[in-house]
Amino acid sequence: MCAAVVSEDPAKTVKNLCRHIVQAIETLSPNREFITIGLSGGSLIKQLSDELPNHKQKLDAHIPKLRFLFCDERFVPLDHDDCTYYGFLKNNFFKNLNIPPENVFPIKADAENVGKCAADYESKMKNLLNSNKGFDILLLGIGPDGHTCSLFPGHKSFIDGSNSQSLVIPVCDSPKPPPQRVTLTLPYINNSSYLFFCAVGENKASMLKKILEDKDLSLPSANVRPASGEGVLKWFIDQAASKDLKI
Ligand SMILES: O=C1O[C@H](COP(=O)(O)O)[C@@H](O)[C@H](O)[C@H]1O
Repeated sequence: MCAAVVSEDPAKTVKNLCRHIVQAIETLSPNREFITIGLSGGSLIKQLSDELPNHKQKLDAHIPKLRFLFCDERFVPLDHDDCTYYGFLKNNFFKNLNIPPENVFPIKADAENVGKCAADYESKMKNLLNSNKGFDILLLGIGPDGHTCSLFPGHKSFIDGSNSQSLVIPVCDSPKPPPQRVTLTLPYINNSSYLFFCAVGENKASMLKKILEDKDLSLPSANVRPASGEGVLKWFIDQAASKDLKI
């Protein structure tokens, strides 16, 4: 049995994901000065930007506590379409939710090189978190090859990064363009409290079978699981993406 919430279509899947995000925030909020949320790139951010503002009424009271960080970013000029933060989130997601800019911590790809960019982001995270503790809520996607964040199957970022003490590492030769990226490492991802994956569409179906049923550990996304017994891992998928599963 996999911990998957299957919804009829992509819109209902993202609605369910957003309900769980709000519930997690409501659970954490009473005892927290702030709540950290890690955002992925790719299709998930567009889906979240469309749906999360519909939950604003419940979210509004908690907005001042939310701190948004990033799971990965492409090392491209800030005005490039591939740049997750400046390309889309800044003018859509954060604007629609009225998130104060000082509560958003983008990976700024304006350092002299990708290694420096990763090191700068790690120190920014450590300053904010005051520890190596993972994020409270991590919102993850998967690629059709089973990658998550910028951790790719068989790639150095995944293999070396899995034994790394670093929280953030550079990727210099990503198999998916653009080649230079910055990503959280797998051990750091697994230190998070709520790990929510979202995957919709038939092109993710065979990969979901490999991850959730075959437990194919050559796939980075199949290695994501909370290190702490209290952590939560949930998959939000639609019927098309679940078509090869036995559930
Ligand atoms: O390149 C990336 O791809 C994955 C998956 O994106 P999708 O568009 O296939 O949903 C994403 O989770 C990751 O953050 C991003 O850098």
